[in-house]
Amino acid sequence: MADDGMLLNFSIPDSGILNKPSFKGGNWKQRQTAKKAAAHWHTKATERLTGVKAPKAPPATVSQCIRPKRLRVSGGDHKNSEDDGAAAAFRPHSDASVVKHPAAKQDTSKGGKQIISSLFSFNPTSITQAQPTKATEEDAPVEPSNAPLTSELDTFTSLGISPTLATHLLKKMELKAPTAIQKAAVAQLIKDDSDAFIQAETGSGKTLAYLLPIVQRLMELSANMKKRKVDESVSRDSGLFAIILAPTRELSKQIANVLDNLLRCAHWLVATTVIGGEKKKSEKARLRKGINILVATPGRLADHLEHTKALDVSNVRWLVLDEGDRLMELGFEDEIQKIVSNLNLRMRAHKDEAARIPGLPAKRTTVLCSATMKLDVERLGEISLKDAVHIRADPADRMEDETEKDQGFFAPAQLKQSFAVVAPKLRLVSLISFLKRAFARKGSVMKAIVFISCADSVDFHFDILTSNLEEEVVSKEDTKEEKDEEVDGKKPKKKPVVQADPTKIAVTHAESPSLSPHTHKVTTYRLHGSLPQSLRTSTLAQFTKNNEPAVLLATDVASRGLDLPNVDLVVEFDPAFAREDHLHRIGRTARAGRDGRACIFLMPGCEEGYVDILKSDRKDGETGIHLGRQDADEILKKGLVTSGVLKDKTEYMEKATDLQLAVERWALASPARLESARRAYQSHVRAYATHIAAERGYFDIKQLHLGHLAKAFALRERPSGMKVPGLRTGAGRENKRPAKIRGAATGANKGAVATKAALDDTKVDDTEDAAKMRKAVRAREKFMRHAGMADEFNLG
Ligand SMILES: Nc1ncnc2c1ncn2[C@@H]1O[C@H](COP(=O)(O)OP(=O)(O)OP(=O)(O)O)[C@@H](O)[C@H]1O
Repeated sequence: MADDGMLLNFSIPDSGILNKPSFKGGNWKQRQTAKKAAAHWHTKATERLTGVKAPKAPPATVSQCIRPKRLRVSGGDHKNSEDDGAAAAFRPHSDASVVKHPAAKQDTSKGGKQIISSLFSFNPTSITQAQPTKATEEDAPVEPSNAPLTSELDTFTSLGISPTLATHLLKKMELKAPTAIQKAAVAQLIKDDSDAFIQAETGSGKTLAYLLPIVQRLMELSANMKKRKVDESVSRDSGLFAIILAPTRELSKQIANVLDNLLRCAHWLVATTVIGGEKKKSEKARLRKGINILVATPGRLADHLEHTKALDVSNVRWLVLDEGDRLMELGFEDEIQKIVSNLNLRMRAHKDEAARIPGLPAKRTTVLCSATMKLDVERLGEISLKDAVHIRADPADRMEDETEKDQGFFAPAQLKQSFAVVAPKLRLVSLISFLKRAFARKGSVMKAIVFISCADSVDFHFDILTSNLEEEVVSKEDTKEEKDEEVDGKKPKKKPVVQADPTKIAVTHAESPSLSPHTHKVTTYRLHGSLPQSLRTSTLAQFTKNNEPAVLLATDVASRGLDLPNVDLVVEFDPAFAREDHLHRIGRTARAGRDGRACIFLMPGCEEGYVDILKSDRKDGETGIHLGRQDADEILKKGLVTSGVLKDKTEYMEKATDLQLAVERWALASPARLESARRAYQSHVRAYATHIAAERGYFDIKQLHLGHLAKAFALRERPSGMKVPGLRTGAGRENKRPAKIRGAATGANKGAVATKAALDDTKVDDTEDAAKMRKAVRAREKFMRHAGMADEFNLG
């Protein structure tokens, strides 16, 4: 971010950067002519440098130039000073109210102009009509699609799980019955050594679907050894039998936790993780002590296979590739290829030795888990699987053709989805209102996740939500009062100190005054890939442990596989870059048969077409049953008019405007805050350009109203004044990528070019070659996008 951040701050002083020469010698007339010529040259040169045309006549005030009706804002107050300002400002769809703010002086010197426009004027109107939702549709009970099975016949023991393990599942892990995917996978993997491809929706219990058969088989192995008295039983020295690969450290840790819980009933089996983030020396020491099951990230495992002699993989009989599509997207193909070849080689070399463990299968079973069955997963299958059995929750589900393959991933049936149509200017106030409303009653929503496209934007929204915006306003007014009091000879009261800088990165959670009602407090958390690993881990742990209402602002780092308990609501404040990511995000709620709600914010216009994607989320094709719609006005009324009764029609507009002004004042309070808002805005715009080509029709950057959007980042400048440079993938991230990705990151610039080329591709002739080129550019762009995003994930 550093490079672009500097560009953002780049400003030309009013006086210009070119020194005017002094003129000596010649007669008066000659000196005047020379001065005029130099002045002309100076103006032109400054225009070229700044890109701003010099005004012909002395400039009128901004207000004179733009609109007759305006609201004058002074200091922390926003009282109108001309005509019926308040009414004009809050009048819906009236002329824009534009003023020159006193603070604009300071900023104009930096090359930008400050504009305070009304929130409710010139907003784009929705292109679709709100359909009234029938109460019956809303309340109609829906059979959960990922819940544990309810038939008495469907028990863990009926699948071949031993009574010891089944009792442990029931008594210690409170799991009574298997889910549909567990039923299918456990039955298959216990009886058969064929490779398998497990595909099931989010929150359906895939982790236990592959862990249970492995633990069961190892417990059987141990029992067999005891019976035959070959050895006492399986112990940590007996060998490494299973490896589970996951794309990120967070996921690996989560899998390791579930495994640890399972192994409490088979304490002689030992599991560990090698996922990086700690010294390799300590990982080596653990491997040397001996282990039976290993959870690893591919990079770290490949490294140990090469350099750690103590890691003997000749007995590995189960290899699981979890989140297969993500493993491929993050570019782990080479590592996985290496790992598979290494396992094959060592297994063949030590075939006879393995015979000393009776009951150890002759061949290795490889299990690939993925939500989708796309081309890259097929490729992973080619690398790792042989004659694999396809395991799905519902055996009746068949994927007939290519098109269906892409569509074979659905949201849980019980998940209630809605969309909010919100104009760009209203986005920030609408988000705050939406969350305020969600947390208004204790217990209605305990935990929510808000997905935001990039790390900078997460930081900015975290600061806004954890600031006391009301205090911000009060303290400014108080400063004035304090001065008055001093003049009267009275001692000023002690006022609360307002923090004027963005929150330190080490702070990842804080109370949210603007979301907390009087009855209880709401805590806001943040999570993104630019946070150090230890902080990410502790933040997730704290969010998980918190039994009070809490909201997590996160990038897609929290979208895959994470199992955070009691998440009732997912808000996609920025839509996902691809449908799959959207399904993973909303899948953080409505897990294992529980209820859940998800809402996506869309802007009026082409984004509304995304509703078609939301409709395709349902497997049964019963579109629209749970697809509620809300408009910004409704969100603001419900969230901001807490009495529930509107005094007049514009009351909510007044409150929204107050809120917006408070947020803008917050940003103006310090250069660091303003910088953070600008950075967030800039990264957001860049991230917007990285939607996959197939969905770019819905998220067309050319349709994005940059000026209106700036308001949602508390900015009063026009974007042109901010000098937003060219698009770049992987926006908002510091250049702290792992070495493997750093190479690719050089290509992130190429990715930017690719993105730009792809955006401009409407200009390309529609010949076959042009089509091929576009395809190649998009494929590369996709890769680079993921490379740029790689630091969102902690790669081992
Ligand atoms: N048989 C079961 N009964 C009740 N709850 C279960 C059962 N199996 C798993 N769960 C719970 O369901 C939740 C989701 O499990 P898991 O994380 O394995 O889902 P997943 O299918 O891997 O989801 P994702 O695709 O999002 O990664 C976990 O909290 C887990 O404890």
